[in-house]
Amino acid sequence: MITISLALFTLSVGVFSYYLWTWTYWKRRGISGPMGYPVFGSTLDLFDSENPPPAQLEKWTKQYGKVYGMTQGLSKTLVISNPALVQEVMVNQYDNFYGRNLNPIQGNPNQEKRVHLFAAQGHRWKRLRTISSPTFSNNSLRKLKTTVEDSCVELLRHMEEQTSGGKPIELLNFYQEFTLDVIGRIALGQTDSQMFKNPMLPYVRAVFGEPRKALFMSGFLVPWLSPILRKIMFSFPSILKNPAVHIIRQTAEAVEKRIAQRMADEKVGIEPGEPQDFIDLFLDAKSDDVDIQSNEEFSKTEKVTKQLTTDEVVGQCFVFLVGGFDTTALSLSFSSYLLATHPDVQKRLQEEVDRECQDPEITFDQLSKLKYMECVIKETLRLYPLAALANARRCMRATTLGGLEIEKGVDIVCDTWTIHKDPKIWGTDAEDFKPERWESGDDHILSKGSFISFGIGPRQCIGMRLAYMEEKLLLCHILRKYTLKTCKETQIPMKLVGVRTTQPETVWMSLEPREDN
Ligand code: HEM
Repeated sequence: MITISLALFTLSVGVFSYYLWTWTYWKRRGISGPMGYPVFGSTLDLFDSENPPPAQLEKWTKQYGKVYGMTQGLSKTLVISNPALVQEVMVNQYDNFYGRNLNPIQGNPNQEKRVHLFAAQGHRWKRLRTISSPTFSNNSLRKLKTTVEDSCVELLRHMEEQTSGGKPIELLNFYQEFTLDVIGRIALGQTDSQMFKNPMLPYVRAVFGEPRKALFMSGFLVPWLSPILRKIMFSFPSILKNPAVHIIRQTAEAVEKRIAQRMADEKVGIEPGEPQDFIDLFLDAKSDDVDIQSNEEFSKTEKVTKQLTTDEVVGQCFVFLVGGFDTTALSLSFSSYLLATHPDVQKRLQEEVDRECQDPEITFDQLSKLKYMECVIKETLRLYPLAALANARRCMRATTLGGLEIEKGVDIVCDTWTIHKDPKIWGTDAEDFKPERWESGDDHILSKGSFISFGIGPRQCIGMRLAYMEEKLLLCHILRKYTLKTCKETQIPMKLVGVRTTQPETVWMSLEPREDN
């Protein structure tokens, strides 16, 4: 008995010392930063939806400077807000920082069967990115435009109905209906619009809405428990409720249904037609191309075919659904708020839209003529880089960064908010909404690493051009018909909330029909 007690005591002291050793990691290296609490580090400060984590990082940057360290349980993070270092991590030293700073509860990216593009790393990522890239090419987007525009027209119909008699509407809600409709149709085989009756909506909303603190914190604090918790999550979803599990199941059903349909067609000799959506594109991505890669993570040289497994098809459709839903709806919401509170900008944008898009249907080529619209979207994303936390990497091979030694396993997080409002980069009016600052088309004179709303480097957002297309099309349709006006329900300034992405709590708006159109 005494021996067991002694062993347990020694083990506890050992474990606690290990946590303390990690907690003091940055201090021991002479790098300042928030200490938080022993064992927890700064974890508790970064899971508060009322104080979005990017805002907290920005506050710490003001306190500790442009490079500081923090811990979250057993994870060690360096926070940077110097564009040159961002460029170094995300581009120049990509080979040393090719992984993301995943929470262990998200699974092991080298072992998960359904690993997706956002989580994958090394040659698994390269293969998925190579296969997925054509899906977002100009050619492919040109084909998708008709579906996106159909959802725009459908949304306008709902807007007209629900604003009758001058009633204000909550725009974030409308935009989420829109982006889910688009992504459901282009990624998940949904055949017609499901707007305002889509059963998937509460689940995708919950993926970003609820912080699910305990689950995610456990990943930092007791990472070795994560594989067990994941097993429980997938095998008994009613015990550890995770909306992502429901979405993955629905996605898997859609993919399996399509595979069965295609096999049945093949049996009776029906020739495959044009791909209907991403599921078809991924299933068709069978090619004889074979990549031979060697990677230190996968000790031997491996032969990798370009064909995706069914699980991988499910993983990619899932990530496009989740990645494409929230981000674009938020960006549209922030743009609408800024347009309504800057009537001169809105007027100028309406003039451009009226000039360039006169026919009822807007063509793909017309979209590229909307230069001022592009400035408005970029400027919105500069002030509200809603997916700021995605700008992060994990060090996969020890290296140095700005003279600091970085060990394998250390995470690097960019403080996007500070960079995007740095007067040294943007001038003394950095806090102001001024789309004109993008007009000279000289983004390239900005120092590299200074505008990172979609990230930079090989892992830059793959959906960026789709997001631009969706936003341009929808804003065009709305602004031709309405002028966005604030109303008494509009929160000015917006209250920002959220843990994974940063969102306005509400965006109430009046849609005033345009008399001139
Ligand atoms: C305004 C809209 C969007 C914003 C602001 C945004 C932002 C971002 C950011 C910051 C990253 C990390 C980039 C990096 O690490 O360098 C990212 C990655 C990613 N985004 Fe987006 N995104 C948007 C729309 C979309 C859409 C529409 C999709 C898909 C349909 C999408 C899918 C992805 C994927 C799959 C990745 C991971 C790419 C990789 O690691 O190779 N995003 N996004």
